Amino acid sequence: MWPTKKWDPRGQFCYVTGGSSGLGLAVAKALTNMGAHVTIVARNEERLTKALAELEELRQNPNQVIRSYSYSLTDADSSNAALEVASKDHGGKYPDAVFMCAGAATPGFFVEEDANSMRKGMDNSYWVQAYTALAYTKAIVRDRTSGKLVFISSLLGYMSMLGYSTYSPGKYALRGLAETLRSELILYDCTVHIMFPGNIDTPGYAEENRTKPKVALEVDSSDKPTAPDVLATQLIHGVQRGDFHISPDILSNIFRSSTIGATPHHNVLLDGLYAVVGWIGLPLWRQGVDSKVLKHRNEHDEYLAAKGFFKTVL
Ligand SMILES: NC(=O)C1=CN([C@@H]2O[C@H](COP(=O)(O)OP(=O)(O)OC[C@H]3O[C@@H](n4cnc5c(N)ncnc54)[C@H](OP(=O)(O)O)[C@@H]3O)[C@@H](O)[C@H]2O)C=CC1
Ligand SMILES: CCCCCCCCCCCCCCCC(=O)[C@@H](N)CO
Repeated sequence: MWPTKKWDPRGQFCYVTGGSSGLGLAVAKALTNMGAHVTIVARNEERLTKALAELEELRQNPNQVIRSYSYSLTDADSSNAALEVASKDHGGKYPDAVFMCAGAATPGFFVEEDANSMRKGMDNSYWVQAYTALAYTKAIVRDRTSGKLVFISSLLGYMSMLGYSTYSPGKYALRGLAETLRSELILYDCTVHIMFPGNIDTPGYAEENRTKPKVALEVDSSDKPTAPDVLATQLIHGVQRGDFHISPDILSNIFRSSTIGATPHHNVLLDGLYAVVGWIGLPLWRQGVDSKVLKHRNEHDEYLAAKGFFKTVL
């Protein structure tokens, strides 16, 4: 049941959501380079066409099936339809591995959110991956075939801070789903993996920074964005090693080891060391963040007042 030999993407059918941009595009490129059949799914057709052309340039052999499809993955039926269409290119065979890279963050202050933006936040962080996981798991179990589910959470699925009320909850929820599935899918031949990256230098990151509260930007800046192709390689290596939680850098290792619960360890001794670093370092870091937030109180008060947020006393 457990992979005894390192997983080799060559000739494997890999399905990459969010494959038209950022991390997903980097993952799709790396897999194409390794000789996999790659199907990318996202909404915007123009970006998909451009991405597909980039993948074609990396083609290793004429037999590789490289495709793109435009579907919205925040809808369950549409997530299902995308998977079905992609499988038709492979004679009805479902993907050997599903990399769920689609997602988006729209940071802001909680008091400025509303029911709609809260739901949208959950769509773009949780449902955009959970619907695909559901459709895929049902499909491979029905077919009695094996599979791989790869989720993308975030450092913000291990901890959170000001500005992320519409995003962090969904990234935590992905951890909950992955923890359940790691256990439940032992019933079948499906491995489950989830990565927790920090900032990534992507179009999505540039976009989220436009609405990010200033204090969050300030705190964020201590985590220099990583190039997407570096993370794509780490993600694929993590899957090949059979890691359940894929923690690509020292920060994610610290947070992973400090919140380990019943999650399998990587290296028990090293994880213990990371946990000690977290035990000492994290409270200090948090106090630093809290004092930055506190220093921002007056400016924030003025900001809300200028927006007419406060009740006016007559
Ligand atoms: N960048 C960062 O700092 C970090 C990002 N992450 C996570 O990594 C993942 C990738 O992010 P990143 O590469 O930065 O983002 P980008 O915005 O660069 O790319 C996101 C991709 O997902 C697609 N997508 C978004 N929403 C949907 C949807 N509803 N249906 C179908 N496709 C969708 C986009 O295409 P289209 O819009 O055309 O549909 C695009 O292809 C996300 O899950 C993100 O939360 C985690 C940690 C840090
Ligand atoms: C000893 C311990 C020291 C701890 C230092 C911690 C520094 C953390 C900085 C904040 C990182 C935020 C990453 C957000 C990634 C993400 O998901 C968004 N970009 C949304 O896409």
